[in-house]
Amino acid sequence: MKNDRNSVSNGTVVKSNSGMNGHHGYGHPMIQRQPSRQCSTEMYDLSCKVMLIGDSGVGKTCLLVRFKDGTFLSGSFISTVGIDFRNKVVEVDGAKVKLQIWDTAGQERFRSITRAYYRDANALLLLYDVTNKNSFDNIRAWLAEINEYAQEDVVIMLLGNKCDVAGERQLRREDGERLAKEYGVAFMETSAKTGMNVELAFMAVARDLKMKKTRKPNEPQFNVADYVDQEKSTSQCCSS
Ligand SMILES: Nc1nc2c(ncn2[C@@H]2O[C@H](COP(=O)(O)OP(=O)(O)OP(=O)(O)O)[C@@H](O)[C@H]2O)c(=O)[nH]1
Repeated sequence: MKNDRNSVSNGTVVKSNSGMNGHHGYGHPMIQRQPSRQCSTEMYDLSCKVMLIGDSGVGKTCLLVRFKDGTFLSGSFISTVGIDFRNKVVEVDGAKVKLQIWDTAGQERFRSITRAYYRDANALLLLYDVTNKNSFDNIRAWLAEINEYAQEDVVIMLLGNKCDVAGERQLRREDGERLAKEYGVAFMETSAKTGMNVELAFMAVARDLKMKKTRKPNEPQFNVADYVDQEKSTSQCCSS
């Protein structure tokens, strides 16, 4: 929920606290097999919870809106208050996967609220802003938080957002790649403004979940970092 501006809560425009403290009836949205369940008007086979985290202003809400609605939230920046979510059902190899995407407030004062949600997350998209070195320097602290509060097998993806802003870039793509390699997590640069790699980030998470659920014992494990490396776009927008 954004303070003082139309929020994106669950596809409706709200200005209330409806997104706070899990009052949407999604108490423990762990991975579940849910044949023939319905999400709004869409049926789905699997459900997973994806959290967007990172410093205030890195573009978490914009990334979510880009993925969900295919649009870019421009205009003055107003920080998210607390936590909010939206659902999107995507198809992976014929299976319908419901992504329940939680958009968290990056501001320090909301950390205790967002921390409480880590343990239920199946995937964490950790964002920094390529035009803001401070947001990149704080990634180690975010990873320490993840280590402390999230599930051991949580899928982590590091995203260097705002890669469309060539002139004000403070970080090269290699900086993100190096850090991601150090921590053994998937990495790509994204732009909520142009849509660059946004769909891929969420689809990689959906694929990982689906593979975990359907993998036979003798089949190799799906590696989300390798998958992202093969699939990601490194076109002009994201060159450093
Ligand atoms: N150029 C550019 N601007 C972006 C991009 N993503 C977000 N922005 C801008 O960055 C500002 C912050 O975006 P938000 O999505 O509200 O940031 P947030 O991470 O949700 O911030 P908090 O709610 O405070 O945690 C807004 O002015 C956006 O228009 C992007 O990919 N490119």
